[in-house]
Amino acid sequence: MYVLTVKKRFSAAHLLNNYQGKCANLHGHTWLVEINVFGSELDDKGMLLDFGYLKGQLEKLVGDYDHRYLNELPDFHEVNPTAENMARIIFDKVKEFLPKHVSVDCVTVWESPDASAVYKEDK
Ligand SMILES: Nc1nc2c(c(=O)[nH]1)N=C([C@H](O)[C@H](O)COP(=O)(O)OP(=O)(O)OP(=O)(O)O)CN2
Ligand SMILES: [Zn+2]
Repeated sequence: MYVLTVKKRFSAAHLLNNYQGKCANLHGHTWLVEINVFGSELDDKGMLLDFGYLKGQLEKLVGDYDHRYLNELPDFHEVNPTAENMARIIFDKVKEFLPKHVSVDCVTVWESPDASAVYKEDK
């Protein structure tokens, strides 16, 4: 089994609804998104999947969030833009761009160097 990890940072603003505290006010973070994928078959180049492909796809995903006000984006119309919700939404999008021999293990979203949320599917 091989596990690949790629990461991408972006900046965006948000506020939390139904929240008592400072995060109910508009504020920003430099977010970090990490995706972990796995599989057992290597291609004739010795790769599970080219890092360039993975990074390119992740850049497209976070590009939709970069320098935006997250609450006004369709992904967060129904749910708060928390690290947990973002990790799950990105997990579902990653599944769509992976080839059949590669699976997504988890997505981690860091709101700051000290706080992150991981989304994994229940086994
Ligand atoms: N489980 C979660 N808790 C919180 C989330 C979240 O996404 N999931 N988000 C927030 C806010 O976005 C807030 O901006 C971050 O809160 P917090 O880390 O408490 O605040 P700071 O970044 O300012 O860090 P300090 O340690 O207070 O300096 C809140 N909770
Ligand atoms: Zn915040």
